[in-house]
Amino acid sequence: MVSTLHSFASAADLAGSLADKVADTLSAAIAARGTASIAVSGGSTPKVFFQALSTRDIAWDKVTITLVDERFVPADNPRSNHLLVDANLLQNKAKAARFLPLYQDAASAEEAARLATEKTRAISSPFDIVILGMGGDGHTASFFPGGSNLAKAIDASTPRGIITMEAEGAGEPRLTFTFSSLQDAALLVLHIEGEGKKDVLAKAEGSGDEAEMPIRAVLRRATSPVEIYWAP
Ligand SMILES: O=C(O)[C@H](O)[C@@H](O)[C@H](O)[C@H](O)COP(=O)(O)O
Repeated sequence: MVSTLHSFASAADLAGSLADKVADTLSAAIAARGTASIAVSGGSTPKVFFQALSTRDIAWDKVTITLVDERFVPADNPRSNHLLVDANLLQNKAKAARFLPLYQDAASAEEAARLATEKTRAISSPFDIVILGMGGDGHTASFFPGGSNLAKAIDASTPRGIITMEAEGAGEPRLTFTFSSLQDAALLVLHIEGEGKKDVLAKAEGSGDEAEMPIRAVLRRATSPVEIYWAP
């Protein structure tokens, strides 16, 4: 699929521009359907963008926010992506949005994935917006190289929903939406920052297996164009 690189002079400039694009896209979805949905990534990159988006004046009470992936930890754990979203996005005007967590208080990650799939089914598909990040190893969402369920996660025929992932670089067991759940978002964004991530992207855009750099599944096979937002 086609990807477009949007480069910015600073992280702050990127955050403002992406927040405007996301707010406009959410508002258009609300105008068309009465509701809107967005799945965001965790990690360290999105914090400034979340803070900018939280101030945008849109009908947040019509918006459902969820996560692209989550560590199998409760929301009071410092590693939780829910905690990151709660502290930086579900603030200011965006406090009015509905948030659907992936973490479930279940006996196993597998049971949590089953429950999360059930609970997020209420979100109409495709997502209006998906914001992906990328790790230095070329993972996105929790599609990690060598991941326990990687082949299933990036197989386009795997049903929409949430599956578990365990991998050396992942820390705790992960809960992740599948590629099929994310790849046809109306607005599909890859948000990366730093020269190092730009080098990783260049390698991912080259030849090589998707299993080696799973972001390649998105860059090569996503139905939606990939809007890459980058700042130094
Ligand atoms: O749970 C997570 O960590 C994210 O969903 C993950 O896919 C993230 O986007 C990348 O690991 C990049 O993380 P950084 O932004 O911290 O580099």
